[in-house]
Amino acid sequence: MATVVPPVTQDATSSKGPTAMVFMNMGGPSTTDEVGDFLSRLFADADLIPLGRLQSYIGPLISSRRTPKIKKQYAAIGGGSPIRKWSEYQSSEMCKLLDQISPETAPHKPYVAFRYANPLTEEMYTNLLKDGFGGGKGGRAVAFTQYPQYSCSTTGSSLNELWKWRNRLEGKGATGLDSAGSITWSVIDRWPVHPGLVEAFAQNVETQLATYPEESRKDVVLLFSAHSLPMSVVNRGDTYPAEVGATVYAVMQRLGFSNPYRLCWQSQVGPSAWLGAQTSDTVQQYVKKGQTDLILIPIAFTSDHIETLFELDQEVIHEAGHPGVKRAESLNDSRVFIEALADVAVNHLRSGESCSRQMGLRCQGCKSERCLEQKKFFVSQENLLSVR
Ligand SMILES: C=CC1=C(C)c2cc3[nH]c(cc4nc(cc5[nH]c(cc1n2)c(C)c5CCC(=O)O)C(CCC(=O)O)=C4C)c(C)c3C=C
Ligand code: FES
Ligand SMILES: [Fe+2]
Repeated sequence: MATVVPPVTQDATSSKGPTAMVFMNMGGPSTTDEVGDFLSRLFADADLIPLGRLQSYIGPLISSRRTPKIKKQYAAIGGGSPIRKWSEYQSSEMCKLLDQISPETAPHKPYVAFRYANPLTEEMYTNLLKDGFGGGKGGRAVAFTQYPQYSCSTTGSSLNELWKWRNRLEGKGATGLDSAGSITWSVIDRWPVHPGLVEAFAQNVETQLATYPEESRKDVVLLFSAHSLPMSVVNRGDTYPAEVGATVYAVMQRLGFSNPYRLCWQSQVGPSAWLGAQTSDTVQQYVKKGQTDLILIPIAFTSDHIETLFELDQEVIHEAGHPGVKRAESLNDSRVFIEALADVAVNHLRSGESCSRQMGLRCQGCKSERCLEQKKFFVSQENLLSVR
């Protein structure tokens, strides 16, 4: 007698999926033709560059003046930013892993939402609704920031944008449903010292260290470099400088403090005061002091972008004019990094938290209604935390 093998089906009662995993980042122009739009969105963002009531006049002026110079930089790194390619790769690889290690929330569907380039938050949200999330049917989505260290100018701005589109596409006025059946959001808002992230950075540093002769290897200076912040943002109480410092310290701990190191800050724009010391000055000053073995380590971004491929490789390292000045590879397709992303995600999915405790506390100098309302929304998805 033939035995009948039942088909393998997912037990609907044991799975809380599908789960949308939304990678949030700033994005970059994929081609030089997109540079103008990218910069005009960037200079229109009052969470990044507050220009007051004149934002809609001054923003376009600055961005159009800046476009030719920045176009040349993107042309010099191959004609566009690789951020989209890496974000799509990292998010889909992470979701494949999550399906294995978290079957209870499977299937996991990857989405990318950029703040200033395609795919924009609006496009991502529309796709979510098209794919059957929300729209009266509910469903769960996780906003996973790809900035490991939180800043109100980066992750905060992406969350403000997500909250805005959520209200437009799923708010009371949009659906008439008073948010019943809309998407339940939770947020991974920071992960600066996750052991997998630290391991991925440390391995790339070790790979670069191994290229120096053994006898002088311990004297190579490790120069961690992060995108700087205007001092006005630092003094408002932004948590980014402390969180970047925490990542650096954790990587050094993992390396057993094998080398001397410093943290410096790159890519400042415009005439206002920014957090220093600047990366370019730091390299010049050390080279002048005779310290010509230096490894630059981009520590606040998880893939290559114009600031590694152009500013560090083609400006800072090129101008140093010494073969001992090198750069650690960005995380890009590092398997250890993909596994770290999956681990950050699974810890979040199992925690039942809507966001970290830090999200409920605004910067001491924050006067933004947008920040207040956005935080109230994400915190309220759990009904446990309050916003101050
Ligand atoms: C963690 C990373 C970043 C922080 C913090 C950050 C803050 C910040 N940036 C500006 C202004 C500009 N940033 C620009 C480009 C840019 N910024 C980051 C990352 C952070 N910015 C990246 C990765 C990129 C490049 C994207 C790519 O395509 O590779 C630009 C545009 C380029 C230019 O005109 O020079 C501007 C402008 C401010 C004001 C700010 C903090 C308030
Ligand atoms: S600026 Fe930091 S919470 Fe508003
Ligand atoms: Fe920036």
